[in-house]
Amino acid sequence: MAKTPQEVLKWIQDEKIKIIDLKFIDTPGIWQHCSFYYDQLDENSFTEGIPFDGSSIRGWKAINESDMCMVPDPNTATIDPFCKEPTLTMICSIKEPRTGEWYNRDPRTIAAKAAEYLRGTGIADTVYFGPEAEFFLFDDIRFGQTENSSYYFADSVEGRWNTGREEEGGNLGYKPGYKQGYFPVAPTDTAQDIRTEMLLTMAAFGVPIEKHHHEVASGGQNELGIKFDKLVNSADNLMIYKYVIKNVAKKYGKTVTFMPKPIFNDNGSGMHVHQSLWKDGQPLFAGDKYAGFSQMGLWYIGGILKHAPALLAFTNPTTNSYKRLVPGFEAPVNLAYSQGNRSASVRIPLSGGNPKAKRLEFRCPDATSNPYLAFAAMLCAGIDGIKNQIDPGEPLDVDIYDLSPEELAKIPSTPGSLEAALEALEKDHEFLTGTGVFSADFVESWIEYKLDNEVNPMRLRPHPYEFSLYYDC
Ligand SMILES: Nc1ncnc2c1ncn2[C@@H]1O[C@H](COP(=O)(O)OP(=O)(O)OP(=O)(O)O)[C@@H](O)[C@H]1O
Ligand SMILES: N[C@@H](CCC(=O)O)C(=O)O
Ligand SMILES: [Mg+2]
Ligand SMILES: [Mg+2]
Repeated sequence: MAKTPQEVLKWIQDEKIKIIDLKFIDTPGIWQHCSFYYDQLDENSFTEGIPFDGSSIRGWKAINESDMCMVPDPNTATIDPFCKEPTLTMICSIKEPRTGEWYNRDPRTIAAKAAEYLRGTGIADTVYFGPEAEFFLFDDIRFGQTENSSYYFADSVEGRWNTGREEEGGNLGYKPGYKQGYFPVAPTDTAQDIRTEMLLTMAAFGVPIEKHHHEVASGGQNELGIKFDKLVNSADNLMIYKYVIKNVAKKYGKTVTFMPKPIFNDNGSGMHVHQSLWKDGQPLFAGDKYAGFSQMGLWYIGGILKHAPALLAFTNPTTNSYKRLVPGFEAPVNLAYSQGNRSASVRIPLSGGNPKAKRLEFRCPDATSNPYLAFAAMLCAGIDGIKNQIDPGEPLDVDIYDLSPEELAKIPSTPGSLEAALEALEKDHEFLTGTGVFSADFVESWIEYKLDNEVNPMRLRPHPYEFSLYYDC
């Protein structure tokens, strides 16, 4: 609900709230926070912000120019349910104190600029995003580094069958079998109460909720459904989603991961993103073309597919992301679109004849992405498609298993690694930087950060599987 700074300050006074927790997102996508005694916040805080040291935030400033200001968004004010002492929390964007400008590497600022850019084009005034982030709920996770190797074990709440780890005490046998069902009822589903608590906590946090269910993987994979929202709001909601899920799980003695492929040979976790454009309250993607889509909607898809290899550097930004994007696990590998084919990276879901539900679903993204950057980048790609009338080609409505190798080879694939996606971004970023939404400095710093901190360190480390392959060679 929209709130003014005065309303928030009155709320703090009326409820005698002593602690204000301000949260903001770093470049890779983790919420950072700082708590203030209530008298540190006044009306100025909502315009000028509160100073902090930006040099320790990943991907931001050098030590010699470290001062930044966090500016709370009063519309996000709510009570943090995970604090013992009643604590009012708000989500912040970041300003440069010297110039008073919004910081060009702040992901929430980039997201706001993308929504503004859309309005400026005159194409539409609103974009809606509906992300579906899947996750694994484990009893236990152990990872670490020995002298010669790195290792991990993950145990699901549903038992240990899929991890191969011997456990004392056996099990009761209620476990979803491998590829044998999606959401069986309890006692096979053991996470009903946890998911319900997660969903209701999210609602109390102000996130519009829809549903929760078990997901396809046999090892404790789950999904909660939140309702679509405007660009920045939807990214805020997604951050609350992850915060609530992790903290409720911890309360139950469980642990959660959003990494896209924690378990070899089972379904990974995606974050499909549903999206639609609107103008003057009217949906712009409903029409009389393929699957009841409009020409504008098809061009938007054309933009997403054309820029997908580069786009994935933001929507699938980790080395683990590319272990999910392989055939056989409902994750997309084909850069194509379709009404029903889940191996296509863009799906047009059935909307029951309701034009307001007409949307596309981009199935590539995963929840290791920074949602502000991922949504902004997808919107820029879609707008580029509309502006340049990019034809998405023919839909992929055939079963790909019926295609000959020659036919299959004609369908472009998702990049095979983070390195390949970053290389694509290096070559194809005009659709981002040409809009003024992403600065060239930011795109460059993103590529450098990902190579230096993720791609190269991964390449240098011996992988556990190499021991099984090569130890006794
Ligand atoms: N017009 C719209 N624009 C954008 N998002 C929308 C629109 N209408 C519905 N949505 C959102 O789309 C998402 C649909 O999620 P849902 O889980 O039903 O999708 P699904 O792809 O069928 O599921 P799954 O991939 O798990 O099979 C929700 O977040 C919903 O609010
Ligand atoms: N888990 C699948 C998606 C399953 C589904 O369609 O819900 C993925 O990696 O995208
Ligand atoms: Mg799903
Ligand atoms: Mg989906």
